[in-house]
Amino acid sequence: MSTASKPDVADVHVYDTTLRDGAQQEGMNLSVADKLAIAPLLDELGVTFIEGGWPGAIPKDTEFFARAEKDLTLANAELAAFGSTRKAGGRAHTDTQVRALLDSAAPTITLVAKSDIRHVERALRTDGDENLAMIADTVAYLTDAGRRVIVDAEHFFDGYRFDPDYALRAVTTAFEAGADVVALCDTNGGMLPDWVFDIVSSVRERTDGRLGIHAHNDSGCAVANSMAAVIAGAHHVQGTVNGYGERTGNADLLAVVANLELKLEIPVLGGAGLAEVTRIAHAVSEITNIAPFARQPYIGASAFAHKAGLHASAIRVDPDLYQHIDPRKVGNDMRMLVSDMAGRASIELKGRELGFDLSGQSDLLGRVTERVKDAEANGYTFDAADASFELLLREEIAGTRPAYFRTESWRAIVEHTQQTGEVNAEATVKLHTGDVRVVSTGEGNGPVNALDAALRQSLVTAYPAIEDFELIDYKVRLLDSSHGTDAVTRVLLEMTDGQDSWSTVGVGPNILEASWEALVDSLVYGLVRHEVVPL
Ligand SMILES: CC(=O)SCCNC(=O)CCNC(=O)[C@H](O)C(C)(C)COP(=O)(O)OP(=O)(O)OC[C@H]1O[C@@H](n2cnc3c(N)ncnc32)[C@H](O)[C@@H]1OP(=O)(O)O
Ligand SMILES: CC(=O)C(=O)O
Repeated sequence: MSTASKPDVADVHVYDTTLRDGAQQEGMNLSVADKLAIAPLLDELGVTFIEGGWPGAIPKDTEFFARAEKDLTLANAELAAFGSTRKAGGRAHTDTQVRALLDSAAPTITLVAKSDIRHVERALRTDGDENLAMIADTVAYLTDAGRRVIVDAEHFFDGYRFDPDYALRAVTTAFEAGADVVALCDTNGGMLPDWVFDIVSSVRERTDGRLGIHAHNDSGCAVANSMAAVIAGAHHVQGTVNGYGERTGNADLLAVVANLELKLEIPVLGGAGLAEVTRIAHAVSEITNIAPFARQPYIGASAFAHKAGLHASAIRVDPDLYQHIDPRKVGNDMRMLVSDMAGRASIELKGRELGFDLSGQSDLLGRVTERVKDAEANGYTFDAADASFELLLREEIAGTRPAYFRTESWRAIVEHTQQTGEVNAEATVKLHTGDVRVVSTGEGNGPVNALDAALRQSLVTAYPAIEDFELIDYKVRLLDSSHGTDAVTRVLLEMTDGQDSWSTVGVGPNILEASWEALVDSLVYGLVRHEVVPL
């Protein structure tokens, strides 16, 4: 396989199947409203086709197309309805499922068709000729009705490896009947890039029709296989946002389009384009309610996050030395992570990211680096707790921490009522804001919850900004389980003021002490961020 040269492609369709094949992912359940919210985002990104679902088979998809016809205006993309070729032994014009595809009013209809003779004989339980007749009849009927037809040749690669002649006949039959595109599918997702390249190249020699690629990720190669197919001459790539899909998912369409545009210099997106791809991917994650994958190529939160000190020292000279692209091209950001792997360059760049110019302050940089390494050796983790790092940095710069309050003492107790199984916790906090001594009690369904309530209550009169702060995430980890109850406990908290969020870390011999430290850092950092002056 040669990847060195740019393929001779005048244009490549970008076919999004998030709403159909993506929705086949375990745990995903898209409502009609979800689909109607995702489609405009895909259109804004500038894909060529949006496959909306299978009308006639899935009631929600039938409704989606009915509502899309009335309510959805697309500027860039064309809507595609998915379905299968007619039933064996029937006729397309009397097949109720084919009728539902026409009724969907979608301008493009994508038909899944068998191209692996083993599937024809064992799954369809018919013969090779009848399957070809099903393809020809259904494609011709729908093209005669004025629809653009795309054929998804299911199990094409497996079928071609078993019986190339039959697999090819399925493809040529579809083109002869009027199909605009035949997408070669790696349905079981087990192909490797070389195999895809060789097979697409062979098919390319036998037909002038537009070939496409539809790859699943079972061998971890879906994006690579899609690229290999384009390089071999496919002009149509299918995939899903964030790689959603059945089993291990489909080709991540966002990585595919970024590779096409940025590596092969083939412009494929018609709308807002790559600069908006990170925002749009995250907006889709919000709707699917599936947390974004931090290590997702191009758009993940960690895609341009640098942890190693050696990387940072070179990045300080030129970010391109440790990045394959400028993250701004895909709407993402470079981030520095501070940890025990940091060197002075990492601290300087992290400082710059947080708004502090530390260049030339080598003593300070050295001190902060040492403190970070010591703290991490004792269980702290700053790459997940930017706010705790910023407080440490401010302390080294100013020589002291912002003194919003002085803690005198705190305690928490838990009561478990045997009869009802109820757990109630109560905490008391004694502290000083300026010259005022405050004693507050808080209740909660657990001791940390109660401590949080008591701490806020004791501070809110002096610092009303705290009213808007809310704890949104809480994670606990025992760091050395071999020590049993002496284990060091690490707590990570995430707090928000409704607009931004920040994370802090606390470490202690037990969950309460670790939580207290993280809670205090969270509130102090929030006050610093809101530029509240200590009393
Ligand atoms: C590779 C893919 O991911 S393709 C997309 C797959 N997506 C889905 O299956 C989701 C939607 N599916 C459904 O709602 C249902 O399976 C339906 C409505 C399509 C069919 O339901 P049923 O009629 O109950 O059939 P069932 O699901 O048990 O079996 C599928 C039928 O389609 C036939 N079939 C499978 N592929 C094709 C094809 N390419 N062309 C024509 N018929 C096909 C099978 O032979 C089987 O026929 P049979 O009922 O005569 O045995
Ligand atoms: C059509 C399809 O989804 C597949 O073959 O995987």
